[in-house]
Amino acid sequence: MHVKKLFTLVFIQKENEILLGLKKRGFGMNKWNGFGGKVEPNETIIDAAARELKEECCLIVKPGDLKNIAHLEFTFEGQPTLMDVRVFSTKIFEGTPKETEEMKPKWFDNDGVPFDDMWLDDKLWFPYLFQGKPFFGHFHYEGFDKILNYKIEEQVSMEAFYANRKLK
Ligand SMILES: Nc1nc2c([nH]c(=O)n2[C@H]2C[C@H](O)[C@@H](COP(=O)(O)OP(=O)(O)OP(=O)(O)O)O2)c(=O)[nH]1
Repeated sequence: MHVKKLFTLVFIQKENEILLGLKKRGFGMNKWNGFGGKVEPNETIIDAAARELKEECCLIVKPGDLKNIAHLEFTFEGQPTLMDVRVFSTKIFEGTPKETEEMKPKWFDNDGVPFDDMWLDDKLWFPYLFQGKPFFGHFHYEGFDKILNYKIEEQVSMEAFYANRKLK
């Protein structure tokens, strides 16, 4: 049995660009990533996503403008934790990205994403993100630098994915 922990991950996009942040501390330090973190007790997932985005790069989004585009799961060999990551994207935001204690934001062209300085799995699923295809991904790591096995499954919609999951 795994112990599930819930996280958010938000990608801010323009027509051909994506905003990433260089994580300055903690888990995933020195990697470029979207913005997100743990969901607090008594907080909805989507409110947590908007809160973390604001805390990490000072951009404001209306929770209703965040589109759930993926569900990621991460497990680690020999560890009981299952990281359950709800992924959102939007092109609608207010403000200018600002560096914070946690993240240094930067816009990248879609064809210039720095995969060598990101989590290993990201290069496997960013094509779905860029093509706007909803998906589920599970990645089983040994340590943080080796993927032992994984699956990525395109979904008809995330609503259908969660409805189907509840039935199981
Ligand atoms: N792109 C990508 N993101 C990942 C992977 N694994 C993983 O945890 N993440 C994301 C999910 C979360 O947004 C973030 C981890 O959350 P965090 O530890 O920064 O959470 P937090 O801000 O609440 O933590 P804290 O430092 O405040 O305690 O990293 C991965 O393999 N690829």
